[in-house]
Amino acid sequence: MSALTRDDRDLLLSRIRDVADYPKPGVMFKDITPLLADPEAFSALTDALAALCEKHGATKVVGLEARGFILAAPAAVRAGVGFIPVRKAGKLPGATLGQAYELEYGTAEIEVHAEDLGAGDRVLVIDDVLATGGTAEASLELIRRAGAQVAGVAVLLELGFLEGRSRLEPSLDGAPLEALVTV
Ligand SMILES: O=P(O)(O)OC[C@H]1O[C@H](OP(=O)(O)OP(=O)(O)O)[C@H](O)[C@@H]1O
Ligand SMILES: Nc1ncnc2[nH]cnc12
Repeated sequence: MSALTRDDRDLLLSRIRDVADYPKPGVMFKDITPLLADPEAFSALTDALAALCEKHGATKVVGLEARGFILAAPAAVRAGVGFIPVRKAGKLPGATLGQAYELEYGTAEIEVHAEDLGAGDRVLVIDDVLATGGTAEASLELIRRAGAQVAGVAVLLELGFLEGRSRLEPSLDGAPLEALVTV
């Protein structure tokens, strides 16, 4: 497991495709499917995320549905820690904690199984994109309400112009926000 080299970062960036006006006019959608289809890039990404788990002493990884699952699950396995899914409302069968939030292009609600997180857990949240920061902010609220500690947030791509970092700052409460690539 290792951090990203400059070449790795360039590789990741080159595998993220811009799709204009999706899912609505004015949005530049960042499509990670070309990256997922490239085993070299996906492996470098998984290594880098697993290294962040170790760096920040995470004992669990939370992945945010749906694209966050794809990145978080292999990183958790590689780091040797548990993977906890935070799902869109109505998908988890057990007793849940829920949190509503706003997206760049709509509103949503996420949930986690209450029994999956608790005191003693140190949680790294992993997602593909940080846009407005609403999803990550809601996930931090859930983690704290479950009684767990936030180790940090790690994203593949930060959309700097949407200023999600400043929105997230108060909820981070000193925990790190790690973006592998920022545009
Ligand atoms: O910083 P924010 O403004 O909250 O936006 C970022 C979130 O938006 C996307 O998820 P989306 O809800 O579109 O779901 P998906 O992963 O299921 O496609 C993305 O995967 C992040 O989770
Ligand atoms: N512009 C964007 N591209 C990809 N995922 C997103 N999630 C929120 N905004 C996004």
